[in-house]
Amino acid sequence: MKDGGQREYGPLGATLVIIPTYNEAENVKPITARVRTAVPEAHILVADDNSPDGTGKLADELAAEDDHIHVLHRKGKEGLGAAYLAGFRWGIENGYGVLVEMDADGSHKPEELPRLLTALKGADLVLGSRWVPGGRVVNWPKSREFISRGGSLYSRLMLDVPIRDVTGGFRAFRKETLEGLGLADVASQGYCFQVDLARRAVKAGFHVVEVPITFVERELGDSKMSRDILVEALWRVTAWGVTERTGKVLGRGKSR
Ligand SMILES: Nc1nc2c(ncn2[C@@H]2O[C@H](COP(=O)(O)OP(=O)(O)O[C@H]3O[C@H](CO)[C@@H](O)[C@H](O)[C@@H]3O)[C@@H](O)[C@H]2O)c(=O)[nH]1
Repeated sequence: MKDGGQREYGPLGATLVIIPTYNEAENVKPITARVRTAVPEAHILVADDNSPDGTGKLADELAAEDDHIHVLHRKGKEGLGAAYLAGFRWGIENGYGVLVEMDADGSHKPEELPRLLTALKGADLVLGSRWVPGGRVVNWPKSREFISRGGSLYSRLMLDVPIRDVTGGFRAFRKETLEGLGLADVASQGYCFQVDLARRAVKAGFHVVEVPITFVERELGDSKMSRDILVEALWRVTAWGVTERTGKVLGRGKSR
């Protein structure tokens, strides 16, 4: 749908909640259990990058006991973006109509999933948002809040996307929306993958809705945020902005 929400939306198809994991052994069981309780009809795909801590094996054990849980084993750590792209492909090939992005560490509350899915009945893409009225973060260090708010603001200004939380990773897509984003072209690997998909959705004219969420800092395991992820985000967002303004492609087309 590309007319700002003026048309009737088709019914939502079956839901797949994609959870990318890298070293989330302490989190994979509780998060899948919470998703199963919050949205019992949904299926879950754990997209694991061969985590050294055995997350993939634990996910296999959960899948063996529950036919709503699936595991995609990937050969090694290739970043959040690559894991989601593989998860989307798997979901679309297996007939799901709604594809959800969600972190493994409890930062995104599965109990808020029904609100995202309800909003998707009248939208092409729903973003869980920390930075719209009603949204908030709990226990996040000020430094992370500064980086996240700053990253969203910089992306919004550079790319002219009217989204408050453009880096967030709690999202629900209609299958048709993903199919309209040109995913074969996506090269972003780290968290800027989220910016990339949001800007593509806006540019393609999809109806994007932000729903307030409470983002809770993880209690177990470690964030994978790194200097490389920040540098990639800064570089790509800047390159996309320059391309939009001048038509010039920086870095021999690597910014895409
Ligand atoms: N398969 C796979 N999973 C990964 C990788 N890197 C991170 N993940 C998984 O992706 C999720 C998010 O990673 P975190 O490291 O927990 O992210 P965060 O620091 O809490 O960052 C949050 O804020 C970012 C900035 O707003 C968001 O962009 C991000 O999605 C997330 O919500 C977790 O489930 C983590 O295991 C990877 O290379 N491969």
